[in-house]
Amino acid sequence: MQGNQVKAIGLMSGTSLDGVDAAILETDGENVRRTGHFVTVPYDPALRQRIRGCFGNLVADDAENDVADDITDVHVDAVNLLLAQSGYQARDIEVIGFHGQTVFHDPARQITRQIGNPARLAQALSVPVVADFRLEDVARGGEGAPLAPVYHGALLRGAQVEFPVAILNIGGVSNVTWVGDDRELLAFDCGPGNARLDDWVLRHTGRDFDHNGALAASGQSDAMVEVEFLKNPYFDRVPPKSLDREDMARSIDDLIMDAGLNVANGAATLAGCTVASIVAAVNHLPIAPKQWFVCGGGRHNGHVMAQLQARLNVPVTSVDMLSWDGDAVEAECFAFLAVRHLCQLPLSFPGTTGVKAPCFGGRLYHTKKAA
Ligand SMILES: Nc1ncnc2c1ncn2[C@@H]1O[C@H](COP(=O)(O)OP(=O)(O)OP(=O)(O)O)[C@@H](O)[C@H]1O
Ligand SMILES: CC(=O)N[C@H]1[C@@H]2OC[C@@H](O2)[C@@H](O)[C@@H]1O[C@H](C)C(=O)O
Repeated sequence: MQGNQVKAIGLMSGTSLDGVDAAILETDGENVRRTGHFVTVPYDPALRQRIRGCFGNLVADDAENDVADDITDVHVDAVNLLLAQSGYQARDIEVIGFHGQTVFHDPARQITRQIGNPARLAQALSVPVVADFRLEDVARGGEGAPLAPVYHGALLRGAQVEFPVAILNIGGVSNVTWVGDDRELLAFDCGPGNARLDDWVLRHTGRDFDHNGALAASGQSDAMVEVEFLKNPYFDRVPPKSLDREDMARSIDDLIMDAGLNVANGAATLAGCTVASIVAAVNHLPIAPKQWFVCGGGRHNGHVMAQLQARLNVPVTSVDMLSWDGDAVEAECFAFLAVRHLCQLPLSFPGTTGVKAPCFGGRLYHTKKAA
């Protein structure tokens, strides 16, 4: 099917646990045409809590299998909503890329776990599903993440930007794709994104996140905590490198607790740590980017965006300035990767995950034909 543009659906449920993003993309695995069709279906708080209960699981148990089925059903709802809104039928869709919910990620032990039930999804929607995107890369010694860089590279083809450029995703974790003059890719997770701030805000205010960064903006970041935070050896590690959502959680919580910060100053400090880890990422880039474009829900945090602009000293804007939809990039990415799987094109590269050679990935789940 190489060379043929097909319609594919991508499904992403990221580390922030906000819910399921679904997007339709037209692609031949190299070139992309965004359709603009995108929906989000939030997880209900009870399911979110049950997913948290699976964090750190090395093997599935009955409780996790139930969670995996329930997660899958939210994905089915997301696809049905997307189809209804777009006017497309399931038969118009060549393939669905299903990321699943990461519950554990430790590439050093060659383990990465995304839970969900791809066979159930394929069956419910009568569309073939590609899943298990990270397993092959990790099995071959790669980081298994980030996988978005090849999609960022495809989106940048023809874009009016100055190279080198950085595409920054801020979700629960933050990750950067650096694209050089010659379109060389270097990518890695910068550090914790908004997950720590989200957890703080939930614990202290009952809200899911710091809307527009208003709470953080009302406080003062504790400079000593930021300095201590940056002593984590992760920041000196040469990329490619990746993180689990819960990496650094305990050490950051301890730093905040020891500093005795109130709610606003704690939020400001956690936002400050997110920004500091992104600024520290520049030390690992071959040449400082001339521009940063930000995607992911974190770009809606005006406080974080303003701090980034102030500290990076080059233009920092939302990817929406490029006419991309910053909320849809990750979901679109998994549509793109599913089609690349069908086209037998690699998903990850030495510069993006540290894998030794360009690596194929994903596994195809067919729909079972009725007898
Ligand atoms: N209006 C807003 N104001 C401030 N922050 C926001 C806003 N909307 C979303 N966010 C932040 O964006 C986060 C979700 O972003 P996103 O959906 O891109 O993350 P994710 O895909 O779940 O995570 P990851 O990219 O790590 O897999 C929320 O947890 C919140 O911190
Ligand atoms: C193991 C895992 O799920 N990693 C996610 C997470 O969320 C952001 C960052 O950490 C990134 O490395 C990755 O997701 C995106 C979609 C990626 O692979 O590019």
